[in-house]
Amino acid sequence: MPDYRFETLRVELQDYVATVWLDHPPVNAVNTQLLQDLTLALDQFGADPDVRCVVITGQGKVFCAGADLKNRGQMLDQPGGLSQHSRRTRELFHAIRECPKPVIAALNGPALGAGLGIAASCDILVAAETASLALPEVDVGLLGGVKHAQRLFGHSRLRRMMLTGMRVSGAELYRLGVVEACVPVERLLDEAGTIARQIAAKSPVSVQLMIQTANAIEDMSLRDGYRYEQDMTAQVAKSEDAREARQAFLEKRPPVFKGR
Ligand SMILES: C/C=C/C(=O)SCCNC(=O)CCNC(=O)[C@H](O)C(C)(C)COP(=O)(O)OP(=O)(O)OC[C@H]1O[C@@H](n2cnc3c(N)ncnc32)[C@H](O)[C@@H]1OP(=O)(O)O
Repeated sequence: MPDYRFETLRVELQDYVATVWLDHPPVNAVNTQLLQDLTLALDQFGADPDVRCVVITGQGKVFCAGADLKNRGQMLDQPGGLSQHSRRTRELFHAIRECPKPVIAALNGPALGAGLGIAASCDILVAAETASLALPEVDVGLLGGVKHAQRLFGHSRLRRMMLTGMRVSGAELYRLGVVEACVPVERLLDEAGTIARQIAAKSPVSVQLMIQTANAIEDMSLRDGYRYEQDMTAQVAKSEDAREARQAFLEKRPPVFKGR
């Protein structure tokens, strides 16, 4: 099992749930190290049978302040610096989305710009009352986060956020259906942990193929989507977990899933 030690993250693993704190003080801004650490952590969680669900949250009062504005000049001065940084950012978003274990964003505070990108790449979002989402790129002469935000917001709200940098509060995110829950900050990890443990108790094979299917069919036609889903149904039906679930049902006992 990997020891999960990172310069910009803290990781705790308990009951098949890996909780990751973005830990880059003071505001968890996204620099190269954080991009590399989080991408590697997700790759490792994906391969670790002791991890069945991942929760990402922020250390301190901010989930993630987005691009590290303090070292941006230095990065832009290096030849190819911006394209390398953009590629690493895409790789991180991809690693979250393609992680075979479901990833829950537990938004403890503002998630801005690239921080919104991290949140929107996750499978499930829960928010503290102190949370907010925004695209402040227009305040700092940048552009980004639009593709991610399209997954969360309707046309007019998104355009307003993009063009004004408007911050959407945790309560409003709940009202809009962007997050699953909005709770006092001290209850945030309990809320996320409850969902994570519910997922961890299910068949890992079924859960993994379920999110793989949901991701794969997102951009497919109805016909291709049904076909893909039915191919996956055939695959999951052959798993040991499916056999165990059938047996447990007949024996009127809870199933013991092995993830095979
Ligand atoms: C392509 C992708 C683009 C993007 O991601 S664009 C998004 C860029 N991000 C931003 O524009 C966010 C700017 N920051 C803020 O709005 C606020 O800050 C926060 C809401 C995150 C936190 O507010 P508060 O709790 O009042 O803290 P504070 O006094 O404003 O900041 C504390 C320290 O954090 C540094 N900091 C804030 N944001 C960033 C950042 N994005 N990159 C690097 N450092 C940042 C500050 O400078 C300061 O530091 P010091 O104590 O040394 O003065």
